Amino acid sequence: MEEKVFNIKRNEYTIPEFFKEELDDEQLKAVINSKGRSLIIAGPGSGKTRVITYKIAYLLSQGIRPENILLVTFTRASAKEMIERVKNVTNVDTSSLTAGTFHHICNMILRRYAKVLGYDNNFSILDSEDSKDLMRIAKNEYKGNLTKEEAKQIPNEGVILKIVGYAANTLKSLREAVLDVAPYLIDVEDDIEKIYMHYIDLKQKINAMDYDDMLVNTLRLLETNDDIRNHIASKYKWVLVDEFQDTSLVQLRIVEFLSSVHKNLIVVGDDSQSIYSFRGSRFENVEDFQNHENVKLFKIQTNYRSVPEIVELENYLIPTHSIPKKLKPFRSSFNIKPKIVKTYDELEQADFVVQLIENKFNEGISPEDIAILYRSHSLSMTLQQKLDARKISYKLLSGKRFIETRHIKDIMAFLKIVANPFDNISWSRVLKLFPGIGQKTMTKITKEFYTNLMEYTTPYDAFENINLKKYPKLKDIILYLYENETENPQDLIDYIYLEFYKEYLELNFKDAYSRKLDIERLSEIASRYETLDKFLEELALSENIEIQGAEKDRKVEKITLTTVHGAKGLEWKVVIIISVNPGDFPNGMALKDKKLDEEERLFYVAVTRAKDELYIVKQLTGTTKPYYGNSFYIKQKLPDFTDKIPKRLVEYWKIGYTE
Ligand SMILES: Nc1ncnc2c1ncn2[C@@H]1O[C@H](COP(=O)(O)OP(=O)(O)OP(=O)(O)O)[C@@H](O)[C@H]1O
Repeated sequence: MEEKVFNIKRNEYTIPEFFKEELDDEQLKAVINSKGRSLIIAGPGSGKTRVITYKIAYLLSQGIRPENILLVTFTRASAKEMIERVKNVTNVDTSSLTAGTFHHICNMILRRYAKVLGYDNNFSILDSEDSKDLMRIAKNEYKGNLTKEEAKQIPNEGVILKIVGYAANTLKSLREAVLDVAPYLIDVEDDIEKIYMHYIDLKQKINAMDYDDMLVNTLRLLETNDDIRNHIASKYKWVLVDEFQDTSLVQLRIVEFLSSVHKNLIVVGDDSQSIYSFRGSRFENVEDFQNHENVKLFKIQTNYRSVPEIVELENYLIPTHSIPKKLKPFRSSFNIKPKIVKTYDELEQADFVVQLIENKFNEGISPEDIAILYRSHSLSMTLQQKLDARKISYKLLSGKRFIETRHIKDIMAFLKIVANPFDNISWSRVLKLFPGIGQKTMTKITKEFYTNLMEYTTPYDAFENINLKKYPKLKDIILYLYENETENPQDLIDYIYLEFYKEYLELNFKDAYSRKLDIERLSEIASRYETLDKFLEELALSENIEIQGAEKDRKVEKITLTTVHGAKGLEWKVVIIISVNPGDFPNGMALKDKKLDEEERLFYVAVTRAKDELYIVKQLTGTTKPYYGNSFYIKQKLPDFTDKIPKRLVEYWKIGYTE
């Protein structure tokens, strides 16, 4: 391949000529002039990925070495994609560049320095299901000390996790978090705090961190250890952050520390697309970042994604509290206006959408180019039934993560007790798979095992010395695993599956076949890792997009159904947004909590996913005009997003009723 960008050896630090062909003026300025503390505000479809890619290419062209660059992205897939693109553009080996999500970067730091914080470096990572299990244990043990009446007031583990996760990410006190997330629980705040303390204890006992701990602990490490912070930060001459609008306060502080020596912190994002406040993302990060002294601001506003008719409409939907921007369309017109479609009720809405999709298929549009977006999952149920009835295949983007499905978690639990014999949650999962073992026996076995562990040097010996005459299979399997713990993870999975789990699946699951395929897929993924620790670590930090379950019919082309949150960063030729009714979208609960801003941003994200055709579908009988027993009702007049759209920009369709 020709030497594309520059000649480092000859010390020629000029702007590569072809940059000017690949980037528009605003993009080029951002790429070349961003330094120090810089904020690049990128409108939807304006080429954020391209700007980051070329920024890195530019830095390399200026003699910066890949290992001195840190790139933080929202998903690992996008980190990989960007690094690959940089490599293609520059022809430079980018393997020493650090790139990944916040959790990956924190994991990398913590594996080296966890001891400083009182953990072993081989700590395990609790995924969200594990955290739930552990929080349930903490909650139930605490509830044991309460009266029946008191116990009734305690929320479930999911709610508690939501509150403490929010507190961790926003660096707020638990009290503030309760007030923000679930003010109705303020009377039991004290109990929540005690349960949380107990949860922290349980985690430490098993040497584990949950996802929030990884962030908070990294911050603590950097904040309280000057030497370590300086050592890490001196490596990163440039720190780049993508999707900055969805970072939390903890994350902002982490990248500020990581760039504290060389002070080059370039953040890219769109304040109008900040949609994760419920898990601690802080819209205000953009504003705070901008208010800092000597910050450089860049705007990139040409939209390469959508036809001019859609871009024009987007300009009217820019959320109220946004940095001022005006999107300019790049593409030429098809002369098709976006549609606002009024239907009578949910059933007629579903009929309309199915008909529309069939028409699009007839026009030759591929299913992969069509998406249906909605504010929350429940709004898609009727439509799913209709699609099933018409045999239209669809994929749901926001389902359970592959690694959180029951069968995958079962297999992983075996591996986790090999990697960390103190992992109580995984022990309970494993033991309960064996016939005849209930809560009592399980506690007895683990208790004995832990006592033995004090006495014997290896987990193998500790397990060997438990009396398990009644459960010979269990004994064989666990002993085999401890004996072969250094084998590669694939061999261990295959062993567990063939010796035990295959039969378990056949006996217990109607859909054993597709679950078996998933386990084969897990085994295939495991073959890429040499050690068990590395495999477990990578899997806990992986995202849904990277690991798809092994569906039988993966080859069938499908339309996409997703919540707007799941559609972040994606695009389709035809986008249909359903149930844009006051109370549904914008969501009534969010409005009650005075979160109209975020609803506006969500709607903006939804609309800006469309490349060629956009349909905004509403019902006469939405949530606020209850139908079929839907009882949610708010007295105030709720805002209707379609009111913001000038009539001349859209075509109105009325389906199935007359006013
Ligand atoms: N200078 C350019 N010339 C031509 N096409 C471009 C240019 N910059 C970006 N594009 C194209 O525009 C499209 C949108 O870019 P990208 O997906 O990076 O958008 P984005 O800024 O991440 O959008 P969003 O925030 O809405 O998800 C891509 O197909 C990209 O190749």
